[in-house]
Amino acid sequence: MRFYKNLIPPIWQTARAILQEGAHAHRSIQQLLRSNKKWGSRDRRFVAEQIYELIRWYRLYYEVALERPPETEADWWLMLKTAWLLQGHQPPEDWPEMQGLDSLEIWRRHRVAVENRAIRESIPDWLEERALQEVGEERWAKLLPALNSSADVVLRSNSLKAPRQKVLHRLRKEGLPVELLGDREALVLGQNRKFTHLKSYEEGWFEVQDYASQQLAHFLKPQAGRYLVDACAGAGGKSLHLAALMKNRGEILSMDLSEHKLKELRKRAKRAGVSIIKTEKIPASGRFSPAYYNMADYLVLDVPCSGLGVLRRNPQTKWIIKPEFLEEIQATQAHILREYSLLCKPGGQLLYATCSILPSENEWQVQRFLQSPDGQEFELLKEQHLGPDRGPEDGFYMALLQRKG
Ligand SMILES: C[S@@+](CC[C@H](N)C(=O)[O-])C[C@H]1O[C@@H](n2cnc3c(N)ncnc32)[C@H](O)[C@@H]1O
Repeated sequence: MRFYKNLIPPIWQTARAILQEGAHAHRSIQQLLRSNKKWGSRDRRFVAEQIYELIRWYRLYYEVALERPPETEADWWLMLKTAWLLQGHQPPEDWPEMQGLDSLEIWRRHRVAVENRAIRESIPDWLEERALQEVGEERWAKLLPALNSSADVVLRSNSLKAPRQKVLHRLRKEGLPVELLGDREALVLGQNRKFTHLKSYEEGWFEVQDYASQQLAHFLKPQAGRYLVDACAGAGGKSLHLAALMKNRGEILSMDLSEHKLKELRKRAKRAGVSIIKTEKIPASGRFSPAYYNMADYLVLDVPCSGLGVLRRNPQTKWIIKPEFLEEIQATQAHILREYSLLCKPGGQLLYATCSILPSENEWQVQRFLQSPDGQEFELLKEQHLGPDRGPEDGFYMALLQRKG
C-alpha cells in the first residue's frame, strides 16, 4: 500500500473531531469528502476507511501507541503508524513524523495489550464489565469480535414493486453487484457503491435495511386489511416493510417524536408505492389521549436504545454512550411499554424490539413489564435474539406479546 502524506492531516483531524469533540462520524466524513472534490476514488475510500478504523480501534491503537489517549499532533501520527502496522501494512520509513516509535516496540506493546480483552477489542472497561455481567462469558466472547467486524450493505427488495429475482436482475443490469441473502426479500451489496441515482431506487424497487431489521415484519406476520400502529417509526424502515407484507391493504399509523423523520418516511412511502401509511407526531409528553386506546390490531414498539447491536455500522456508539445514558434510555423504554401498550386492543399483538444486545434493554425489560400492573393483561408469545455472532445480521431483539382478549 502506498501512503500519501497530504491525506494524513485530514484523517487524524477528522478522527479527533469525532472521537474527542463528539462530531457525528458519518456526517463529518461526508463533509470532508465533499470539501475535497479533487481526491480520486482510491483516496476517498482510503480516507473514509482509515477514519472508521481509527474510530473502531481507538482504544487498542492508543494503548499500544501511547498508553493514553492522543493529545498532540505528534501523538496522532504515532496512532496512524500503529494503525497501519496492526492492519498489516508497512508504514513509510522516511516520514520524520513517524520516527518517534519503533515498529518492534509497537509489536512488543501490542503483545502485552491484547492480554486484556477490553483493550484487544477496543471498548471502554465499563462496557466490558456491564456486557459480561449481562450477556455472560460464553456469548460475549463470540459477540464482541463479531460486533467489531465491518458489515455489508443490505437491501430489501420491495415486493410491492417486483419479486426479488426481478429486482436482482434489474440492479445487476444497472451495474450494482448484488447477491441474494436468505430466502425472503434481502439482497447484499458486495462492494460499497452509490445507488441513490439509479432509476430502480427512484422508483422504489428497494430500500436499505439491515437483515436483522428485515426479520421484524416476518416475526409479526401482520394480516392485510388490519390496523397497525408503529409508534417509534422513525424514517419508516419497518413501516414500509410491514406495509409491503400487508400488501398495501389496511392502515398503518406511523408515529414518532421527530417530525423531521416522519417527513422522510412520507417521501420513502411515496417512492415505495405505499398508500396505507398515515403519520402523526407524538406529543412531547409521550402520552396519548384515551381516543387512541384499545384500537390497534398490531402495535410495533421499535424503541430507542443504546444501539450496541449495531456497532459494526456505528462504532462511534461505544465511545459516546455512558452508564448514565443506559439508565435514561431504559427508563424511556419502560415508559413506552407502559404508556403505549394502552393502544393495543384486547386480542391484539404488541411487538417490542431493540437493536441492542443487552438483556436489560431486551428480555429483562419485557419481563419487568409483564410483572408490572400494566403488563398483567399481556402474555409473551415468543422472543428472538439476532446478532452478527449468529448470522449475517446486526444485534437485534424482538418479543411478541398478546393482549388477553
Ligand atoms: C430504533 S429507532 C426506530 C427505527 C425505525 N422503526 C425504523 O425502522 O427505521 C427509535 C425511534 O424512536 C423515536 N423515539 C424516541 N423517543 C420516543 C418516544 N418517547 N416515543 C416515540 N418515539 C420515540 C426516535 O426518534 C427514533 O426514531
